[in-house]
Amino acid sequence: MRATNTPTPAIPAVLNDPMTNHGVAFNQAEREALGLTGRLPTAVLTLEQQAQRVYQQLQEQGGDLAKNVYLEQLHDRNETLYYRVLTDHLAELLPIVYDPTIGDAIERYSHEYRRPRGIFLSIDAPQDIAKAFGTLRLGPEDVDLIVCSDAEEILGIGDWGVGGIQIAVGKLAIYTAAAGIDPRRVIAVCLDVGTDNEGLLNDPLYLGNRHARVRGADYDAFIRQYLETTSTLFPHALLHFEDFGPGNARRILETYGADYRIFNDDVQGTGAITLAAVLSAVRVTGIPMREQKLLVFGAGSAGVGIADQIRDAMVRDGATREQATARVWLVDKQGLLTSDMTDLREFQRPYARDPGEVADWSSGEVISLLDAVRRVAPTILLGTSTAHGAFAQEVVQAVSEAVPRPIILPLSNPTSRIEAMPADVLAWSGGRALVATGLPIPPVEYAGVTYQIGQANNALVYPGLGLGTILAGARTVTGGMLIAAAEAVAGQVDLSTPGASLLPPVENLRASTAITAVAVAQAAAAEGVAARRLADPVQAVQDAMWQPVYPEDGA
Ligand SMILES: NC(=O)C1=CN([C@@H]2O[C@H](COP(=O)(O)OP(=O)(O)OC[C@H]3O[C@@H](n4cnc5c(N)ncnc54)[C@H](O)[C@@H]3O)[C@@H](O)[C@H]2O)C=CC1
Ligand SMILES: CC(=O)C(=O)O
Ligand SMILES: [Mg+2]
Repeated sequence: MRATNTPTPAIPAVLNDPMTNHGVAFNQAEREALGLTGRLPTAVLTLEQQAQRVYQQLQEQGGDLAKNVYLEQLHDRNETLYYRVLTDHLAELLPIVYDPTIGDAIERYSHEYRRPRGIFLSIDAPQDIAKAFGTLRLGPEDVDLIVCSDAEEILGIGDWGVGGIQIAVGKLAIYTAAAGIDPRRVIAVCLDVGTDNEGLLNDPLYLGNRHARVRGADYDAFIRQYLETTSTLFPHALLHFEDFGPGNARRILETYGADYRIFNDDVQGTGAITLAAVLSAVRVTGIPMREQKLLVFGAGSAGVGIADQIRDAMVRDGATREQATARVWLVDKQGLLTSDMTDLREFQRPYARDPGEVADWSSGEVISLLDAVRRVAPTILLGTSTAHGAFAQEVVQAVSEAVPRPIILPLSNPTSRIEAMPADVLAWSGGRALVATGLPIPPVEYAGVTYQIGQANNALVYPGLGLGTILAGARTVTGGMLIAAAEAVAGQVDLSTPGASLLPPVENLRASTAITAVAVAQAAAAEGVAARRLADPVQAVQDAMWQPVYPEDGA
């Protein structure tokens, strides 16, 4: 029964809206105007003082997941304060709000759940897509960016169903902290198509659709409807796709990439940041790009996305497309991929080897990573397999025996999936390997040299790519824009000291992102896809960056 006449000390609406809430930073006049008289402790603090308190409270949390949950609660309470703290401590907090802690938050989503953030679209109610976006009351000019995930392949931890909303939330937080994308103009979306994760299906607290993943025609129709609806409602929005499974990520991009402003981060963003690391490393090795030999271990969305961009870079350096393609080898669960295999994915086919060419390569049942390394002698060994420890000592030693300065990139996330730790790679290669990882890793000391480990995580490139695309009003994200982003990142690296990082430090992410955004906007104009030509792109990027400050009028 509903109680009547109960005095409900309801929280005033302005304190409940994270975009308008300034908490105890509301001054007396604002408190008066907003009907908050007597509803806040008497003192008025500055944003800096609030940020200091938050940072103190954060240090008191017991562990990284607790810090993530604490920060998400702040995110839901006061968005300006959240971004202030995140921006001020970006290098320290990136691993908390994003990779790798975000993986734990996603696994724990239904249990740690406090309140919803984003839009949840169910494959069982495709007719509600427009209605769900309608609840936001945003017009066609109001949205710059939508990040969606169907959560089939979250980082390297697999299918996490509805918890995948948090990867969209985390990616957006970095867009704002690094590129100043206005948090009022973005939407996180969960495409809840079910899950094949039986642990979730049998968890009474699971918050998503309690059935297996829907595939085939119904899935495809749902994606098509999502694209049609979002691009009709928000015609200027960049549609970012994150952590789809290998059967869908690439297929969606290829089917719709020419007609919609789609960006697949795992394919294109990862390709661009890894190309940036390789461009830096090539400056150290002295072996021209066109002569590199790339061995990919884990030929999924990320691995082949990277292979494509490195192949294209070889072509730009003078190789024919055929020559460049022949300098790439893919190893997956079946061993080295050969063209006679019946279970190849379409996007793997261009790189599958002729079985005659490799007939005597196998030392066992399949051509293993080690077999392939011994025969190919790759100059670049890339790990995007989710197979922890796969770059074992004998693999790293075999690469290092054949090549003076091998480029070794164990990129799988989170930490529990990484193919090798940089300290081991450096020790096993006698300090000769040029290493970057997908995760933040502290510097490694080896034989008197301090090695800074570059973070080849797409977070170092997608914020700038997104900002440049949005500012230019680019119709699509082109190959030229991806190359421009990679070159802009690589161009910021100083390799003059031994052990220097292959990528810019995360501490400089905001400045680095601005440089990338300028290059991308210019590339969009040069490629003929920009709706806007920016007279002064450097200033335009600075002007576009949202800052975490309270408006002076208190609005
Ligand atoms: N550093 C970065 O920015 C990024 C890193 N990644 C990481 O790359 C990894 C793969 O991600 P996606 O490509 O999106 O996944 P995916 O599922 O598309 O690809 C993974 C591939 O690895 C293969 N694989 C799995 N176990 C293997 C094993 N034991 N031996 C050989 N191959 C094996 C799978 O068959 C599949 O082809 C994940 O750990 C992810 O976190 C992904 C995107 C960005
Ligand atoms: C970084 C990222 O996008 C991934 O690991 O999937
Ligand atoms: Mg991803």
